[in-house]
Amino acid sequence: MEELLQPPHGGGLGHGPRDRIVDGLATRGYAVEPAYFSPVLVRALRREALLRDRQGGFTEAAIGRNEQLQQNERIRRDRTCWLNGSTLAQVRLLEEMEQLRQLINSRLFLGLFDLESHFAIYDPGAYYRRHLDAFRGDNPRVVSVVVYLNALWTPADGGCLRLWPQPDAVHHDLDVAPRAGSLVCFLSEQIPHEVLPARHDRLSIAGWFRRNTSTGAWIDPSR
Ligand SMILES: O=C(O)CCC(=O)C(=O)O
Ligand SMILES: [Fe+2]
Repeated sequence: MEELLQPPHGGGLGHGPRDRIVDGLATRGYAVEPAYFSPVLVRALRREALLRDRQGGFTEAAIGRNEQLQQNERIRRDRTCWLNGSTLAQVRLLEEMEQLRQLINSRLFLGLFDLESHFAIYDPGAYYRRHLDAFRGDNPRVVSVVVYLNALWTPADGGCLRLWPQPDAVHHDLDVAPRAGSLVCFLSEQIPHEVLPARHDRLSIAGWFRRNTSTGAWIDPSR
């Protein structure tokens, strides 16, 4: 439990994992950091996701917001459960994300305001077809983040996140294995991506740093 409380990258002076994430976002639009989160934290988050699933806390994922909300098996087949900051492991994860948010804002001026995030479980065979997390103007999501919770993942297990940094490229550019502790960040409006079918349960936390779209009269809900 003690390790959960230790900041993974405290005191970095410009060359640590957090800085590499910011540099990647600035230069390529995405960044991948293996082993960003400690095995202890990842195990705690994984246990929590599995417990919540047993308690029926996950629902079929939906596409779109508000009136456009729809469930579409042809596009995605994962199950999700929103983080609510109620456990030490979540608090620890969200604290790190907050550090990252502040660094991104101070270096890239993206005006990131908050984070919404959910656990996701892809059952064997589940996938998420190529998509963008936000379209210009219609969605406050600016930077997407994904944390993987799968120990002992091998190439034969499938389930890679496929990024398309050049959206028009015919051949894919980059596959990321969903290995425990890895963190992936990318610009939500710019990087198409997909989740390839996995052969085992694939656990992750997907989140989005959002700009503030609230006005005095309208409070933007965080999902
Ligand atoms: O789990 C992943 O690797 C990515 C998930 C994703 O693209 C999404 O939830 O929008
Ligand atoms: Fe996505």
